[in-house]
Amino acid sequence: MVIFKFLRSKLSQFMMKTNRLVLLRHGESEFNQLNKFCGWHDAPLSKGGMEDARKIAALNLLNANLEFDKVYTSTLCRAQTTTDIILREMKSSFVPVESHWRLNERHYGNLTGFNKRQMSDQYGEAQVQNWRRAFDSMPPSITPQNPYYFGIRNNPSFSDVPADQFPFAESMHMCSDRVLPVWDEIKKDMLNGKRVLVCTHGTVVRALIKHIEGLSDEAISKVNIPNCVPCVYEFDIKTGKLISPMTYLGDPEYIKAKTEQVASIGN
Ligand SMILES: O=C(O)[C@H](O)COP(=O)(O)O
Repeated sequence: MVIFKFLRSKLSQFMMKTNRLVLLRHGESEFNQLNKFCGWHDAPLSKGGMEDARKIAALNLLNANLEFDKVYTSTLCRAQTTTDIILREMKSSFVPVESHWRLNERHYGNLTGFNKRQMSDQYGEAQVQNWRRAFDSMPPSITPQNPYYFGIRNNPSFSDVPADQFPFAESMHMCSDRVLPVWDEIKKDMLNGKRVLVCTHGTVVRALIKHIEGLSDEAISKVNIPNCVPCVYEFDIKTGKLISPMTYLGDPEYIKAKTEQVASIGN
């Protein structure tokens, strides 16, 4: 079965003129559920997040007849567990998975661990939405007094991060810049005919969308990515150009409701 899938994938790589790329935000994490800023804190998936990885992400990928030759993910467990669940559901656990710290969520600095509603009661909605969505907005840097400071500094999953690049806070701009070297690898694989899934985080998916579509800083501030909804792009293999706009896989009503939930500050 595995050999058959391998040969079929090699044959289709050889014949293909266009290739699709799938971007995905991980399932709901325990911090998403509690409406807390998460960033580089390594929060696991909630029970609902695990279920959504099966019943929303994997199911929609299977219904669209998508298969993968390679998965890129981050070094955070919420993205890695989502990847594992999806590949298992798709009977594709043999697919190679490459994890990279550059695909980690944007570091939310000293907002990490705080409830988004409580922060907006304290600082005002406009400030919190500015921290969340303005391209160059920097949250305050994390300090050792933050309860998550040492857990983040000492997380062995970040051992590949060069000491001088380990962030204390990131704007979306900084996050986008550090994602781009991995985007070059992803794009190369995809234009060589590999069917790639990128299972990562809200800000990283937005950074990739901004880059792929050439969106302005203003336009990307209005883009919100629901958990576990696959975003599909199609590229011309010869020119490397995008040939169709991004499409979401899944029920449009569900996607609309979840997108609005992500955009709002929540309860
Ligand atoms: O790190 C987080 O808190 C979330 O993954 C992204 O949160 P945001 O939608 O507030 O940017």
